[in-house]
Amino acid sequence: MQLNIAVLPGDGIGPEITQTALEVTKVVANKFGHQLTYEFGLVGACAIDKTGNPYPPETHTLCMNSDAVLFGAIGDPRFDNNPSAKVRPEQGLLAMRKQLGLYANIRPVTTFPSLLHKSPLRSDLIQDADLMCIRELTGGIYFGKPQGRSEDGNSAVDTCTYSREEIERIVRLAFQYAQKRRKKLTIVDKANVLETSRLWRETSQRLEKDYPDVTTEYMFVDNAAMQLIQWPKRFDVLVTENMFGDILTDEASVITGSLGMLPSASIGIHTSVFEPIHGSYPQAAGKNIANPLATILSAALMFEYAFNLMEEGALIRKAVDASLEAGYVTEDICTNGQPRSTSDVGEWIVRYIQSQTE
Ligand SMILES: NC(=O)C1=CN([C@@H]2O[C@H](COP(=O)(O)OP(=O)(O)OC[C@H]3O[C@@H](n4cnc5c(N)ncnc54)[C@H](O)[C@@H]3O)[C@@H](O)[C@H]2O)C=CC1
Ligand SMILES: CC(C)CC(=O)C(=O)O
Ligand SMILES: [Mg+2]
Repeated sequence: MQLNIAVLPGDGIGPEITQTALEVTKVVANKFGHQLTYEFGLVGACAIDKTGNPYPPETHTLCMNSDAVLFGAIGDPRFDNNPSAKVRPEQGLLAMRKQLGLYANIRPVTTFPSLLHKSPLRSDLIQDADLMCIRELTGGIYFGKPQGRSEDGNSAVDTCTYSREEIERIVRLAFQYAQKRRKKLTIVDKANVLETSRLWRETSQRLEKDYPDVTTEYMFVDNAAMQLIQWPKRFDVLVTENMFGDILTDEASVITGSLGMLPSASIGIHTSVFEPIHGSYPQAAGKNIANPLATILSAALMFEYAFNLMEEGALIRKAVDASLEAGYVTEDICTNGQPRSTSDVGEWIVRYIQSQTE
């Protein structure tokens, strides 16, 4: 099969983790006889530095012409520490999501037996936790207008907007995921306070009748934040709006043991993007210490979701499991022995994949 991917490393640890995941992608493609072509594009602070635009038109064209996009992370302290900067790396990520129509961000949260001890949560509470967070990705407060400051600079406004169509699209997808899993859907909102959440609840309630095999529950986001770490096994599929999903999934990474472990698939209209859920972790940039597994597992999702190549995805997961069991891991998940570098973990996984016979 011909696999034509765009690689957008971005900023901070982005280049290190994407390069590592790309090496894994290459070895898997090679092993299964696929023709892999890839081309790099600019996004984020590095794109601002080179072009003045965090999501240049050339990058958009590259993504549109690819079958899938492998994305690292964006963000730079130069902008984080300068609230008055008008052009910001995050605008590049948001523009990419909007222009590619990536309305659904699928964030699976699972546990690994060899990492149970890395979570501050009790092992018996998290063992076998397996939930699928579905985050709406192109609406809500990250995109709503008006946004900005008053003339005197002393007040600011952000706007949360959702249409019935946007809600229906993502909630139907979540119902369909629930049908393929344990048939339980938790719809997270703040309908006791927010009008957008009440529209979410009203729209979702109407959809329930189309999915009678799914047990649906509604939960306020503050309660969900608590239950997620108190009793994660109660969740199967969880669907929510953009900002709630952003926050809850960073929290959910505590179940797995590190933010460096959670992958995601952003799917939608024009192409799909595979990206770790974490950011550019600037403190680790250039040090070759960041955990590459969230990005490598995102590459597994790319094989499965974008190319429907399930065996290829499964082999990557098997290799990741093996590296965890061997304790060949980066410092964020290392307890015994020597922490390994980003590239060493990637090379271990590449060798493991090469060593597997069909
Ligand atoms: N999708 C994206 O590109 C995202 C970009 N950002 C941007 O990233 C920059 C840094 O934001 P932060 O809030 O510090 O979030 P972050 O996700 O970059 O890092 C938070 C903490 O998580 C841990 N961590 C994250 N990734 C890791 C990895 N691969 N291996 C090991 N540990 C890891 C580190 O302890 C780190 O201090 C900002 O500019 C922010 O806007 C933040 C989130 C998502
Ligand atoms: C940097 C933000 C725009 C997004 C974010 O935190 C995320 O997608 O996880
Ligand atoms: Mg986030």
